[in-house]
Amino acid sequence: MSSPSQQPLLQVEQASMVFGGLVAVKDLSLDLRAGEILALMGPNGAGKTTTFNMIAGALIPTSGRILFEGRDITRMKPDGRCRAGVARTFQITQPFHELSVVENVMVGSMVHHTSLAETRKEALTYVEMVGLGAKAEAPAKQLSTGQRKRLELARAMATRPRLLLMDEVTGGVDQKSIPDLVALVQRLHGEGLTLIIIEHNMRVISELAHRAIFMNRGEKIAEGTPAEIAAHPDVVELYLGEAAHA
Ligand SMILES: Nc1ncnc2c1ncn2[C@@H]1O[C@H](COP(=O)(O)OP(=O)(O)OP(=O)(O)O)[C@@H](O)[C@H]1O
Repeated sequence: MSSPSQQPLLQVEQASMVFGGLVAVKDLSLDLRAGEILALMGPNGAGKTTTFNMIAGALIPTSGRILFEGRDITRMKPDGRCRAGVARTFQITQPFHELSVVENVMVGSMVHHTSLAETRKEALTYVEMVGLGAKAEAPAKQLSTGQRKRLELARAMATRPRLLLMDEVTGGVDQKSIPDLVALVQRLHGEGLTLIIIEHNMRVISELAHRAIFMNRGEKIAEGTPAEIAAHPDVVELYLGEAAHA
């Protein structure tokens, strides 16, 4: 795992998101340094996806600020954030089923090209990067869950992000495919990517993340190394205990 720099890439300052009477995220602050991998953890409804939505621009926080490379992006639209270098993947993958794998990735690389041939050429490099080269011309609907997660990563990478928000890349994937996905994320990180991952698998978190934040009911209740988080009494009570009893 390469070391992160001290330079903050992302700063979330006292961000809150209120839906009607429900406080989904409350006064959340976090700093992310360039080169870091941060894990966001917490039980269902903790506010993890809402946090991603605020960072990626799908939601504008009710209060608080979001800075990317020191620039206030709190109210910037998702496409502006994408061009600025923020990309995301979704827990439930959403490919265009009838389009081929490479065509799906072209949707991402189009941001950077006017020529279709160039768009396709660059898209193919990301298809290869995620190990789907042999499936490049296959319709996305033919892919397995693990392959769809790879396609999702290729689509996001094609926008050339500096920050990738990755929602449960190992979720729903069979156990034996997880190590290869972890290795892929490590490779992308090795190429200079900064990541926030929503992840439940403690082993994956330990292998990937420099740091973890644990949320519950919209609030950050613990922050530290994966080992510190795994040993935190509130976390054990709320989460690991729950998983152990599942
Ligand atoms: N658009 C919305 N409108 C109303 N309530 C919402 C909306 N989005 C999320 N919520 C609520 O906000 C709270 C936090 O949800 P969020 O999806 O961020 O949690 P999460 O930690 O990602 O959970 P999960 O692990 O189940 O995905 C939940 O109570 C959820 O029902």
